[in-house]
Amino acid sequence: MTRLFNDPAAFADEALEGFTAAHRRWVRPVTGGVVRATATPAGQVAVVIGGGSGHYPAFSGLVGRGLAHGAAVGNVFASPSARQIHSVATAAHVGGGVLLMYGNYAGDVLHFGQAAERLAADGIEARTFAVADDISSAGPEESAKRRGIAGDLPVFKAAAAAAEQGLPLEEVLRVAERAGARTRSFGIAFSGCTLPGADHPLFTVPAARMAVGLGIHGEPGIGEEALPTADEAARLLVETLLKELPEDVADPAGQRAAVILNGLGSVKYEELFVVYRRVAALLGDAGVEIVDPEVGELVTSFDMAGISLTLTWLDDRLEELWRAPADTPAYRKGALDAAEPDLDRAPVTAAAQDTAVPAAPVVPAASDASRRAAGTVLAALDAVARVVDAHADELGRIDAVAGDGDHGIGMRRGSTAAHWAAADAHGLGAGAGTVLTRAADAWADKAGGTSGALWGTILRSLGTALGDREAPDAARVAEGVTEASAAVRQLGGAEVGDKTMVDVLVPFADALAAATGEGLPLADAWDRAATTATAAAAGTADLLPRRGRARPHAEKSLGTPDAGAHSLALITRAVHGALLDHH
Ligand SMILES: Nc1ncnc2c1ncn2[C@@H]1O[C@H](COP(=O)(O)OP(=O)(O)O)[C@@H](O)[C@H]1O
Ligand SMILES: O=C(COP(=O)(O)O)[C@@H](O)CO
Repeated sequence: MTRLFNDPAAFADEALEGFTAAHRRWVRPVTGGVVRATATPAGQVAVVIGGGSGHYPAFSGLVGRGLAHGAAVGNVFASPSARQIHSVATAAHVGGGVLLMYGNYAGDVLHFGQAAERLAADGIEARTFAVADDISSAGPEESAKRRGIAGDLPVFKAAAAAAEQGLPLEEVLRVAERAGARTRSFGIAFSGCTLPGADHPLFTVPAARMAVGLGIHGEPGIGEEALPTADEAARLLVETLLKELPEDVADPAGQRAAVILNGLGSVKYEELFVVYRRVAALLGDAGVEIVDPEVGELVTSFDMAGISLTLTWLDDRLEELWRAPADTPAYRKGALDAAEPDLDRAPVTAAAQDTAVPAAPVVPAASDASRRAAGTVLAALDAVARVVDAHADELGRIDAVAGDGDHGIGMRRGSTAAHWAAADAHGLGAGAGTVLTRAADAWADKAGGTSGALWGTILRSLGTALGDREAPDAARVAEGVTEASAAVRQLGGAEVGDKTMVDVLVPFADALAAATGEGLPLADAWDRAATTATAAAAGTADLLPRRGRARPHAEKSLGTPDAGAHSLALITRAVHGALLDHH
């Protein structure tokens, strides 16, 4: 149970505020997260990590000398937005380029990728690396789809130590790739976490049972077994990891490995030590030499009861980097010289601040017809925010079946911010296109997560199609929806049948184009397409997910529609109401 919070929606921000107040020696706050409070030599590659809140010490607790130069901090279990990441990276950059590092989750991949593009557009060289160490989340033949869990730490650390040695960006990236390829994790869980404000855990495990193959967002395990003794748990973890050695490790005997026994939140240190005692013995029996083991909480999931074991198979170079000193709020190792405070730099660079300022107080010129259409757009976005708010709990429940239960929270945050931004732009006399693009930026920025990136793209595509000049007719709106559908498929890589919102967006766009092609007025055409969308969303219950958070728990999701598909269908129906009212 998460007991101490004020407004659950403010939990992540308030936790970050307290964290920075408590750790000023190491970090200073910037828009979107934190950067080192200590000076970094000019020209050093900046390693910027990040992810959702709810995993402390990942990610803000790992910022400091020898480890990350900055961390972008998202909301609870949601990736930070591209704007947040861009802001933190801009503040952390000291001329050597930026390596963005995160766990391999759809939302993180989308937002960090977009942030890298924005950094490149600013003339800052940026590369990305997603840690994918959790062997339970996909088979070896699909290892690129694996999630990142406690293996984040050794991979971040290897890259950051290489950056600290003054290596150029491409070489730091190669170190990250090598460490990632040699890092594997596997975990077990006894209960899920309870998010701030929620009254029940994201999943439960029957008494005397354990979930095998945990995720760090309350994803249930991929299997269930009888509750083990500590020694049996150690054996399961070690034997499972020894069965999946990296390609270039033929035999564990004679190898050296960095070992992390990680507690997810409510398994305490002495329990971990009881397990570690056996882990160490079993690895020793297998001929593995353990190097600088870590036993403790390094990537958590609120009060989740679970543990995971991570092995990084070391070569001489990786061992040197693993042993290198580090000084961060949550992870310290070896000895470093006295730190120089970062006195030369403004608290937040001007460029970083720019990314965070609210929408500009001026809007591009628009025709009267487009401004009138903007009124309809605003009413539609109001309807979107209302329907999402009314269904937020239901969306969370659907998402919790096989995902992380945050779909309602993220959609509520995004749609509310979009409505406010649209109202601001409309008040300034913006045309329909600008109202939509401002709403798009606000949605992506405030929601983060997969759906934040995708809804930002949907609204941006529509805004571009509608523009600020013409009165958008039914055909133009249908074209905009078709372009939004193409953009979402391009960004997320999902196709029809993967059990995502694409299963609704594509038939909705097709039905709208067909109905407007027949000459139906917009509201009638939209009505017909919304009916198609509702049926398509219901149909996703029969599909097995092939993308996103739900994929490793495919069977569990059979019989339940996809959360993002369902929310999209609800939205299309609500927008129809607004179109009728503004007819
Ligand atoms: N690659 C993808 N392309 C399109 N939609 C996706 C993709 N991955 C996930 N989704 C959609 O995103 C929804 C989840 O959104 P959200 O709750 O923000 O996810 P997360 O918590 O995983 O970031 C899913 O229900 C699905 O509809
Ligand atoms: O949850 C996280 C990001 O993943 P999403 O795909 O946005 O849900 C984060 O906690 C892990 O970095």
